[in-house]
This record gives sequence, structure tokens and C-alpha cells, in this order.
Amino acid sequence: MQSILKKYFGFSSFRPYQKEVIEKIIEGNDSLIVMATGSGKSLCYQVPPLVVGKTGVVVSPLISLMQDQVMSLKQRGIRAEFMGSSQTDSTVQSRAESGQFDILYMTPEKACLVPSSFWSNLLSVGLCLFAVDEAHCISEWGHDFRVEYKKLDKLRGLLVDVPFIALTATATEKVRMDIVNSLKMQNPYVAIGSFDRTNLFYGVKSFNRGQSFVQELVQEVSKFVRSDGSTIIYCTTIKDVEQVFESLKEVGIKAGIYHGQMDNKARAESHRLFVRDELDVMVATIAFGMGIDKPNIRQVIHYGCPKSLESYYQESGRCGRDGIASVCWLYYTRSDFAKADFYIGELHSESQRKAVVESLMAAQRYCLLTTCRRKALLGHFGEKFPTDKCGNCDNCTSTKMERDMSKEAFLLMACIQSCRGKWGLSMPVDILRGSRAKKIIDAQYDKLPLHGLGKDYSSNWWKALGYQLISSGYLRETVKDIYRTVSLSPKAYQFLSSAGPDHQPPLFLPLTSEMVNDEDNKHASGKVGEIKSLATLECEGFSEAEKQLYHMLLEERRKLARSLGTAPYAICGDQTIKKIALARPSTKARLANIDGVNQHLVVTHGNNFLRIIRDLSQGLNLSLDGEATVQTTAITRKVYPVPNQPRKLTPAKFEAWKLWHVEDLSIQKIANFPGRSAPIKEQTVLDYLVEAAQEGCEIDWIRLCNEVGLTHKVLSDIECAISKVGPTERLKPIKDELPEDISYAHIKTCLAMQKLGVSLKGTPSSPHDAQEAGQLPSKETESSPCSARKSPTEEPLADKALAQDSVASSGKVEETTSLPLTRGQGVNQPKAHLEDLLPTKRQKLGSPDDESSLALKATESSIYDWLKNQDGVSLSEILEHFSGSEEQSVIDILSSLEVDFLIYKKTNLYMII
Ligand SMILES: Nc1ncnc2c1ncn2[C@@H]1O[C@H](COP(=O)(O)OP(=O)(O)OP(=O)(O)O)[C@@H](O)[C@H]1O
Repeated sequence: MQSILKKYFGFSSFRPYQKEVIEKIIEGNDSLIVMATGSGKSLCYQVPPLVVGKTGVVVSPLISLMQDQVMSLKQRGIRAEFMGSSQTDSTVQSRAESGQFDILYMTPEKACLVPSSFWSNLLSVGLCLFAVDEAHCISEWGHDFRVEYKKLDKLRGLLVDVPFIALTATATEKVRMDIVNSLKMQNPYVAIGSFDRTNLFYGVKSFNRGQSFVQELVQEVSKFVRSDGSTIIYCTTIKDVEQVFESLKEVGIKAGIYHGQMDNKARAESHRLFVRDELDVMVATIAFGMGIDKPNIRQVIHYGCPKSLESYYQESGRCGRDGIASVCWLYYTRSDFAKADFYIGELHSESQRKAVVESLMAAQRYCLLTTCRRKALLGHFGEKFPTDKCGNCDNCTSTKMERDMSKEAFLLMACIQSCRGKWGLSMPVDILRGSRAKKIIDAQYDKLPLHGLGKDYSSNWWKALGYQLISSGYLRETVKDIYRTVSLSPKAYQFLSSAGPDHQPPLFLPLTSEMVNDEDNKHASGKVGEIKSLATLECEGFSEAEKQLYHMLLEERRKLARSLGTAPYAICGDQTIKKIALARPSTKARLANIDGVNQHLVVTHGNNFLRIIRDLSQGLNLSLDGEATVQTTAITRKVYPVPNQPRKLTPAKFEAWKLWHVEDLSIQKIANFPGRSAPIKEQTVLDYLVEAAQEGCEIDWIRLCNEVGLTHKVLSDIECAISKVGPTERLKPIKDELPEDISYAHIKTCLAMQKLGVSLKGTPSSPHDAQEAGQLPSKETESSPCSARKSPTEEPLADKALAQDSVASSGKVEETTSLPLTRGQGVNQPKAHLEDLLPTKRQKLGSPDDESSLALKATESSIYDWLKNQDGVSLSEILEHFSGSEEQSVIDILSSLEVDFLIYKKTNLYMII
């Protein structure tokens, strides 16, 4: 699995759930996968066919989506095709049934129409799985019901032992059950991931429809696309689509248009140009929907409130599918909330009409929210967000003004009480504003003492207050058929009972952007405001020249894609281009090692890529073979008052250290820090910290030991194991001496502490002791518990570590005075005492004679065999192990193993594929 992942997709680790799901499918289980858009569901059905060498059939609702996926798979060297009405190659079907494809896409119609002999032929050559993508289309309860999907159950009888896989990004409990029952799935493995799209920023603003607003929007979008990338603007009407599109074109933005009244050919052309990065902005109705596989959309703007939160989540979720920070803005007007009639259309049943109104109300509540939007969005799908502030939505990042609105709240509540809860918000608001409309006169509401008392505020202001009172539990909004009514809750009665026209208990509420706009004449038109721009490349550790290189490489990728008739993202993702811009590989092996670079890319375009990288880098005065770690963050980072990044430390490692040391984040939080395409392992973070310490960064060892569970007992166990095993450059023999729960990370940390001369003695015997002690580990002055058990001729642990270190770095043992005592001693690092570190028996470890008699020679197979049993080893460890070979010849062998995709390098450790 791991090798297929690297070879065909270029990735070196699975995202959450992928591995488990793939294993279950390979075992033959039916599976239901409910995971967020962009979480990597496709990989779950794309990997198994390549592992078992049998065809995987995938049913997908849209031809354009299938075509894009087939295009991407072909770019990865995977044999993929689709069967559907627009397939022009008449040989596809016969080639498919003889098993010539790894992955075969089909429309649901086609899957039901092909003769049963097609399936029996395919079964006889090997059918690995039958996947149903966008499986919510099967359910009438889902938001995109398709009749043809319902008929897929017929195939269950034909494909008895084939695992059925259903995938969707949105499904309620009811829809999930419906999918499982409709596809007659047997005891399926169910994987339900989080719906949280951590890399997306959510923001909402009110606006007033009109040309001046559109002009402003166009200005902001044009700034955004120049610096950040592709944008979709969703409009609720075709008229709006055309207006926005024309305005974008007028200022020279490369924009496309897409809506239901365009003919198929024109729509397909718009779609094609957008996915191929020939257009920067797509202005569309929601007809531009499901079939978008482009992972590098950086922004989705809604010009008008969508009809439900489900559709908002889906549509906004089309951005940032590659995991890079992206933004979602929603602009609404009050009139959007009164569109129930428009959406209800042909619906006849009261329950369906009610469902539409309720969906619209949920979307409205989202727009008017003054608390964390992510929490509300996830809550709508039944997922609990652990904190009240996500830090990546407009409500969490801007400071909202609060004001005592007890007087206004009193007037509105009293007016609703006078109306006896028979109306929606418009009636009491009109009464307060002193309207003399016929309905008011007829009901004699103009006689109420409250009539006209609220003229100072606009109707929108009062309605915004009404929704603040609904969300804070004073008012209740209910739907009868399609009509909404507003009434008082017990909380409001309590408030009214303790208040009067001249005195009210304080009631502080946040001002919504609409209220602020309304009170501030300058903003009366409803401003676009500045669209949040994304984390800049500088934040990700790019120099000015590297930034230029990144943009040039994007352009080169686009040119290459154009010449191949494919989409740029199908060649490799934006994140991979970033890594290439930082690493600037000079050899195929180095290129192959970059995350996201697959074998097909290296073999077919490797030379071309290397030449372009070399030429562009030369032109920009950038050296080749730099470091390749990109940090993407969804949040703008602080400027840290910390020393400069040590030269040998990659940006990722330095960043991890800063988050731990300066920001005081836990290792766990750093591992899951938002903005990365996928979380990194906690063990990797620990490795980063240890390396940072070795490069001179300050580390609070007590805190680190506490966090990783390195108690004094564990440390002394490791120490004993090291002395038992004797001198070795390998960690495995030490690990084998220790209980299961002592990890490689513990051992590496312990060795690093020894190398840096940090005492094992000062560490606590339990995490609790450490807190009590509140001290830094000190230089060891007593003998360790283990040293008491050592024979008098054995050298202290620190000696071994240091002796190994000097063997590792120079190939021979140096005199004791040049021990690397200053290395790793950053600010406040305790200094080691020379006399304690003096090796007494170093000749035992490193005499040249011993070395040569033990020296191993490196060959492709000896390196490969050795790596098989390791948990990842560094170049210096490999050189040390194969000390019988020249350094350059070891490096050459490693390179050729990498180019052949037999090994790969991850965080500077070589691993077997
Ligand atoms: N293990 C991985 N490591 C890095 N990137 C990955 C990994 N798995 C998938 N991706 C990338 O994530 C992006 C989204 O993946 P994918 O299209 O499979 O998502 P999805 O869940 O099917 O989304 P949707 O619901 O929109 O169809 C793609 O660019 C893909 O290459």
C-alpha cells in the first residue's frame, strides 16, 4: 500500500482513515465512507485495484467529473477510462471487460445498462471493488437525489462477492442508513471522518445589491487572484452571474461563466478552461457543482445566501481541496431570506415545503451569527467542535462590538407580545417604525402605544436585533407551512416582567455587521470589505527569489499541461510545486523524494523538470538542493522574538520548535496544527525538537520529558539497555531490550540528552515529580542506577554516545578534547562538565582496526535488506553502518534505489517503499 501510494500518487503517508479503509476493502469488506470534501476519499478506491491487480469500477454521477479523474489518473501512469454517453472510443467497453483497466469509471445509467455478460467477463478476469461515489444521490433524503442511483441495487445480485464501497461528503444518519440499505451492503465497515475543513477560513458580510457593490467586489477579487489564485463566485440568479462576469471582464480579469441556460458545449468549455488554470475566476450558478475535481481553488465567494447550510458546506468546500489555506466569503442581503417561495417551486407536500423553509432558516441563522461560524457549521452536521473559538472565521478573528440593547429589546419583545406571536418579524418591526400600511390599520396596530417608537433605526436594524434575540433564546421562530412566526420564550417573559418603559435590566448583545453598517452612514451601501488574504509565502519560509521561482514553476507546469492536453494539477499539486521551489532538486532521486512527486512524473518529465529548475534557479541566483519543507498555515503567524533559524535546521523543524518553545503548544497540538495538508506524527514533532536542541535551540528538558512520558525510571531503563547492548549505531537492539511502551522516540531523546550532556539524574521519577521539582535537568554528578550494575571496565553512557558521535561524523575517533560540547548548547543550555564526559575506553568502540574488521560494504541489495529492518535511518547512520564503502558510492546507490522507487526519504530518514 505504502509503495503504491508513493509510486503512483507521490505521497509518503496516508491521511486519516485512508489506510484502514483500504485494508478493509482489500479484505473484501463492504464499506461506507463519510468524509469531508477534499479529505482524500478517492484514494480509498484508487489504491486497492493497484495493490491487488484487478479492476476497480467506480460509479460517478457526472461525465465531467469522471473525465477529470481519468485525466489525473493517466498522468500518474494508472490505466483508467470511463464509460458513458460521451465516450467516443468504441473499444473501451471490450477492453474494460477483458480487465485492461486498473480503474474504470461509469455513469449509473451505464452500469445498469451494460449486459450481464460484461459483468461476468469482468468478474472472471478480476473485479476488485464496486465503488459508488457521491453516494448520497441514492437517497431521497439526500440533497441531490438521482433516480438512476436507486437502480444500482440490481448489480448486487450479479457481483455477489465484490466489496461495495459507498462514498459521500455529506450524509445524515438517515441518508447513511438509506445508502447501506439501497446498496444491500453487508455488515459494512463504516468510516466517518470529521467535517472540519481546518484550512478554510469562513466569513460572512451583508451587502446591498447594486453596481457599486459589484465594482468593489471585482476590485477585491482582482487583488486576490493576483496574489493567491483561483476563485469561484456563486450567484443565486443568472442575471447576477452575467453582471458580475461582465464587470470582471471589464477590468481584464480572466473570468469564465457557467449556468444552466448555456448549451452543453459552452459549459464544458468553461469548465475545461477553469480546471486547466486558463481562467482565474469562474462566475456561476450552483449548476457549476459536483463535477469539480480541481484541488487548487483558493477562494469561493457566495454572492447571495445559499438555500441551505448543506449546499453552502458543499459549495464552499470546493476550495482548498489540496489542504492549502483558502477562504470562503458569503455576502447576503435581507431579501435572500425571503426566497422560500422561489425555492419551493413545484413542491406539493407540506412537509417538503416546510423542509425547504427550515433549511433556509438554518442558512439565515448562519449568516446572522455573531459566534464561531465553524462551530455552528459543524454543529449543524451533528459534530461537536471542542472549543468556542476556531480562530479561523470572521467572528473569531475580529473584535465584535457589544452594547446594552435592553431598551430596544424591550420595545421589540413588547411589540411581539402585543401581536400575540401571530406574525413573523416584519409586522412588529413595521409597527415600531410607525408604518401605516393597510394590514397595520386593519389590525388596528396603529393604535398601539408602541407604534412609531422605533423610527430611529431601519427595518434591517430591527430585524438584525430580532435574530440576535432568537439566537440568544429570547424569541422563538417557528414555521407553519411556509410561514414563519415569531413568539416570546419564557426567558423573554421573565425579562419583560422585570422591565418597564423607563427601566430595563441590562441586556448586552453583539452588534452584527448589518447593525454597524446601518448606524454608520459611511457604510450604508454594505461594503465588500477587504477579502482576507492568505498566508503569504514569506510565512512559509520563502525568500523573495524562491517566491519568484514558485510562480515561474507554476507557469511552467501550466505550459507543460497545455502541451499534454491535461490540467496542471494532474501533473502535480501546488503544494508539490512549493516544495520543488524550496528544494530545487538537481537529480531525479532528489526530485522523486519530494512529497507529491510520483514515478510517472519522474520517468516522463523528470529531465525536463530538472532542466527548468536548474535554469530558473540559476537565473534567480538560487543554489540547487536546498531544503524542501513548506509550512502552510491557515492563520497568520506571529512574529517570534527568537533567534534566527539555525542553518542546518529546516523551516519545518524550526517552526515546530518555535510553536513548542515560544508558543508553549503541546507536541500533540503541533502535530495537528491547522494549515498542513495532513497532520504530522507526534513522534516526528519530537524528532524535530530534539534536532532543534542539537542545533543550538533552547529546550526545557523537564517539560519535554514530562510531555513524552520520559520519567527517571524510563531513562534509566534505556540507559541499562544501551549498556547491555554495547556500542551500536542501531536503535533496534536497544529497543528490543526494553518494554513495548518505550518507543524509539524515547530512546532517541535519551541519546540526544546524553550527547548534549544533559543529565539523566535531574529528570523526575514521575511527571508529577517533575512539576514539583520545577528544575532543569543538571549535569550528572552521581552514578546512574545502571552504572552500579556495570562492570568497572565499562564506559559511561555519555562516553559511548559521544564516541559514536565522533565515529559517525568523522569515521575515526578523535582526541577527547575536541568533544562536541558546544554543539546543542543553545541559550541557557546547561553546560556539560568535561571530566564527566571523558571516555575512558574509547578504543574499544572506535579503534581503526576494529572498524575495518567489522566494516560492511554497501551494495543495492545489502542496503535494501538492511533498511527493511529499520524504522527509517539517516544518511550518517547508513554511512556508519556501511563504513566499508566510500561515502559517494553509498550515496550513488541510495540515489538509484530512490529513482527506482524502492526507497524514499522522509524527514531526512531513508525508508523502504
Ligand atoms: N495521503 C495523501 N497525502 C497527500 N495528499 C493527498 C492524500 N490523499 C489525497 N490527497 C490529495 O487531497 C486532495 C483531495 O483528495 P480527493 O479528491 O480524493 O478528496 P475527496 O475526499 O474525494 O473530495 P471530494 O469529496 O471533493 O470528491 C487531492 O488533491 C489529493 O491528491
